Amino acid sequence: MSQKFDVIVIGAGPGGYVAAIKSAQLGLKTALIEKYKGKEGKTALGGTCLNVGCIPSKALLDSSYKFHEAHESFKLHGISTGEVAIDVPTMIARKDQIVRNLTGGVASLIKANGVTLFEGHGKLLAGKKVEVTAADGSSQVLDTENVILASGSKPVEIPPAPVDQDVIVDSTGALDFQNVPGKLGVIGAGVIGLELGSVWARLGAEVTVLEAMDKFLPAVDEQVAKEAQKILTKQGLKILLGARVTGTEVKNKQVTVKFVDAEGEKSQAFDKLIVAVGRRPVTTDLLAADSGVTLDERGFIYVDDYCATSVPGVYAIGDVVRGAMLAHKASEEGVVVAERIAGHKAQMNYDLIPAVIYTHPEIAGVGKTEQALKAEGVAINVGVFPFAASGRAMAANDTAGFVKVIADAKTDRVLGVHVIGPSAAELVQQGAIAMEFGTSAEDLGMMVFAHPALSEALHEAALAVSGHAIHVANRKK
Ligand SMILES: NC(=O)c1ccc[n+]([C@@H]2O[C@H](COP(=O)([O-])OP(=O)(O)OC[C@H]3O[C@@H](n4cnc5c(N)ncnc54)[C@H](O)[C@@H]3O)[C@@H](O)[C@H]2O)c1
Repeated sequence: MSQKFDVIVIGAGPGGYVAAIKSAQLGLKTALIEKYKGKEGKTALGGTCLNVGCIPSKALLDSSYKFHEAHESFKLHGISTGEVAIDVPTMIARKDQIVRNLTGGVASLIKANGVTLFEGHGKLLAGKKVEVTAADGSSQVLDTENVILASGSKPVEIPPAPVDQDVIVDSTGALDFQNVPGKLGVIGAGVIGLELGSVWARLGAEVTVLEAMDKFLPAVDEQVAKEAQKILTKQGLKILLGARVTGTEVKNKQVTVKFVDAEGEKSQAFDKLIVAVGRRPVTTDLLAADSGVTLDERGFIYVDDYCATSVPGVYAIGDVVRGAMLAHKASEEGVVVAERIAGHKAQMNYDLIPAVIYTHPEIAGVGKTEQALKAEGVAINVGVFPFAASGRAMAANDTAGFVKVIADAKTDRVLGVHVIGPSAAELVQQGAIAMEFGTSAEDLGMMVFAHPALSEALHEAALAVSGHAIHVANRKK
């Protein structure tokens, strides 16, 4: 006899596992289906984010930054060391241990919340039935009232640079290099290209980033993107814009990359090449032909503003649907859908999803950029405060970048907070919290911020919106 659930979630990434936990907390009989096997060959929960994305990349970013600091900045503090060296396999093993701890933690949470885990491939059949096929090929069909599809995304592959996970790698392969490549090529100056390029550049690789577009980080506030390009270039990343890769040739563990830029055809040889040109939704063998769920023209599962698909009782969340491919967006969609299934009137605010690039300094933003607001014809006031004027940043020897607050010129309501600098992710979140409550720049300016703290830069940028910053000369209006 088939089992019957209230909710079945397909995919245990930050969208799916959160949706499953929330559903169970709301008293719904919940199942979670996952097929991914970790390095030890066992089912690993947490999806791309925990296994081969957000978390392992941050582990390597932190290790490589410590190496960089020991190498470059310790002497400034009067600290002398012997020769500083990096043991890459140890760094990778530490990263793997963090992944094991976190994926194991998710498994414990799933169990503690009474969610039934099915290990295998989930597929939506007609009539809201779900088929689970285990690794040994055996399958069963489960009955449910509701289904949440959370199958995630995978790296885009491009014909001129086929990934072999040896010389030409994707974002997963780039987390497992066993030594520092002498020359590293990166295709794509997006989030992944810049984060992974930074890791290996800090450890000594000569990194060249080939970006097809003429503009650097077009989705980021232009002033921030300009500063980021300047800082990252100074750090040694060679960023070639308007460079379209046309072919690659792998020979003797080296790859020659052919590309075209404004000057014509060129080629460059690398020891490793990372392909980071975006991600695409995973829907392979997810939907039976008669499931009733439809895809949009870009291959994402079609959903409405509340993540409902075209089939009543079937929802989809995270990277497999429209919107930013961000773990925190997926998780919140998971919570909202679980709440709606339980009969609550939940919704989420898609206008205030923070985005962060974990380079050093971090690049982060929430709300609208200056260029987007100008394009919409919205009159704005802008306040900027540089970390070079922050005592806390100076003490930490971390003064690159600034905080930027954008407010509506008529109402003073804050419409965007953009930061490049130390702890940008945390500072932008402070902006997001205030914006969620409809803050004005004046409101932020009237609050007391601890001194000395990096968040004073947010305070001062908010004051600068009306020309009243204290610790920097205000622009004449
Ligand atoms: N910190 C984070 O939040 C984080 C970290 C990693 C990934 N992600 C998400 O994962 C997704 C994928 O990241 P990503 O960096 O791969 O994609 P991306 O879309 O951020 O950047 C890809 C870049 O590759 C360029 N490109 C595409 N084809 C090219 C070609 N043939 N030659 C040269 N350049 C080319 C694009 O113009 C673009 O700038 C994104 O949606 C991102 O938001 C987020």
